[in-house]
Amino acid sequence: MGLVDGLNTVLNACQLAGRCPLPASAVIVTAYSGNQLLGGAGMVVATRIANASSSNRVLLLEAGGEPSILNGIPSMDFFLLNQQANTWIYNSTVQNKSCQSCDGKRALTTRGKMLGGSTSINFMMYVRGNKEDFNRWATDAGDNSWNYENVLPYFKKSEDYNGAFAGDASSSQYHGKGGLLNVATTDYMPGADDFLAAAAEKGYTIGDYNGENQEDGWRESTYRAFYTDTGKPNNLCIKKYAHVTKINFRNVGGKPRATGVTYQRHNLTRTVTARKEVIVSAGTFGSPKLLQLSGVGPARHLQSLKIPVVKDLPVGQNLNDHAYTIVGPFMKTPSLNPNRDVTVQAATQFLLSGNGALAAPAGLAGCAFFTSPVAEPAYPDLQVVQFSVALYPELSRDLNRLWGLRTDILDNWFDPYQKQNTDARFLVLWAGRPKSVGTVTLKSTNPNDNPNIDPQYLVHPDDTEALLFGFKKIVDLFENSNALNTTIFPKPVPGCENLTFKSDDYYRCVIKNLSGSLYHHVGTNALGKVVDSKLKVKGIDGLRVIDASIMPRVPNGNTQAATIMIAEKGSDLIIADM
Ligand SMILES: Cc1cc2nc3c(=O)[nH]c(=O)nc-3n(C[C@H](O)[C@H](O)[C@H](O)COP(=O)(O)OP(=O)(O)OC[C@H]3O[C@@H](n4cnc5c(N)ncnc54)[C@H](O)[C@@H]3O)c2cc1C
Repeated sequence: MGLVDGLNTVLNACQLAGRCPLPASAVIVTAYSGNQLLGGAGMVVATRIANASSSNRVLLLEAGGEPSILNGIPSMDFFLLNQQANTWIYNSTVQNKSCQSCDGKRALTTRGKMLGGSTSINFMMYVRGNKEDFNRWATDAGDNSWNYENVLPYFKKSEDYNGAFAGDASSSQYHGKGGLLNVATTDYMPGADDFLAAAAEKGYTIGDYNGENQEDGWRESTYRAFYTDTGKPNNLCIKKYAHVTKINFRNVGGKPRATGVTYQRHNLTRTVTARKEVIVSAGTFGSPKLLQLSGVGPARHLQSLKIPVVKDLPVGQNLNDHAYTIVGPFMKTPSLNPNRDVTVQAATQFLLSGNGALAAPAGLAGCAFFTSPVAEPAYPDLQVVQFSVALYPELSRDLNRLWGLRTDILDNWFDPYQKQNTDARFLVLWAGRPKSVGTVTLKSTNPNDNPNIDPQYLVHPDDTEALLFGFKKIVDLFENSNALNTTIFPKPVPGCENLTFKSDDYYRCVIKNLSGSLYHHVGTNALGKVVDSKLKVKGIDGLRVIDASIMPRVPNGNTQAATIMIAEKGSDLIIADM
């Protein structure tokens, strides 16, 4: 176990479970009690409802604990993934068209298990998605309140924009000021300048796709932005280490109504009643799993596990995610080498000014969008991020932790450059509007079992073709621009050596081997299919889902901004009903 692993485990073990300031009975007898299963979205909803009126009583139940101080340091994201202490470590089912260089050909699909959910461990990129994504959501929901024009105020509501374009005349049209979430650029983006210069040479437009990267200092998870930094409302009770295992229902006038939940905490099983409604914000895997365990899901699947069916709904279907591939590496300076750049001086700079190498999510430097010929409708369907990370001796191990890529394959591929600490840039390219769709189903009725996650990455052939198009664009950008002027890594990817280097088939082979999850899972309780446009579970009273699982399709952008928007809109819907 490395130093960071060890420290994180100790810090997590040292947390006190904490007592709720309110006895549980107070939660259920007041005018409003929502049982909030909390995460990235849940923290937003809980604090918004609690702050709306002091007579509201909100109980949050979270399976994990609090983020440790290490989670607050942006550059630690790369090293803190997949730790038992505060992550749900999931593996997908075996994939046939992707992930061939992953352990067991399975995609690693980590989620955060702590207050703030995955926003406490993610890479902090703030990218909303294309306006057409939301216009299509409105069609899916059958309700124009979800179109871009109508969701933009909710993006702006939570935002305190201090990004690169804050001085622009049009900034206030698209960005919020004074919201709880600080959105800003970092001063540490190795190689961003020449990446953008090369893009300009090639005639790409350079501008604000909404504002990138967050925070000039510590991580701003939803836990920090909406709760600890803004006063902790005393009508919001948080129970950590509370693993919810079931939503309870009773029949009211022939219709099921959610009455509360059952949860396990410190080996005890407890039930709590919600006077008004139950709000599920357990994320794209946790929410469908809990609904299915409670009898809400595809009837045939539930019956196969002998779970009494409360409501037959396509819960767990429509899993969307961004499948990534790796383009490069291109051996070029500057880049981040943790062995060289994460120093005592860097730590001092971070502590004194909130800047420097520790303030930046590991090596992320520049982001771009492309439209491939298979995009339907024709607007950007590819996103790429420059990941400026050197080939340092432990890189294979760290990429294994990040994506489950096999260390033996990476060691072989990077040899001998990895031993020589060679500066390098990787480009992480993903299918931003994938056509492949997967599922989340129960493995068993045991709430402690992980669900079956089958993302079906790249099963639709257009997804590979879109990635191939982007792959060639990036190689051209690096090889044929004055600003970058660097050829792709000379060694073929192991497993693709028999194909003509840099041919289309060679690139398709790379995509099939070096691919997996970008951790942007959404869609398992889709708007219009499982929840209505007010986020109420169809055919059930007193039950809403408010998290990334309600997105009917993944936007062409990173998903936390859209999740927080959903949480802001969902909070208003609840408050309007109170
Ligand atoms: C490694 C990683 C990197 C990412 N990078 C970015 C990025 O750079 N930019 C970006 O925009 N997005 C990024 N994302 C995605 C983003 O973090 C998610 O879209 C967002 O956090 C989703 O929020 P959520 O509320 O739906 O779920 P989560 O944030 O996953 O929260 C779910 C919460 O529910 C809790 N929970 C689950 N089941 C139960 C249960 N039964 N009982 C009690 N509690 C339960 C979990 O412990 C967790 O706290 C990343 C995600 C990961 C994992």
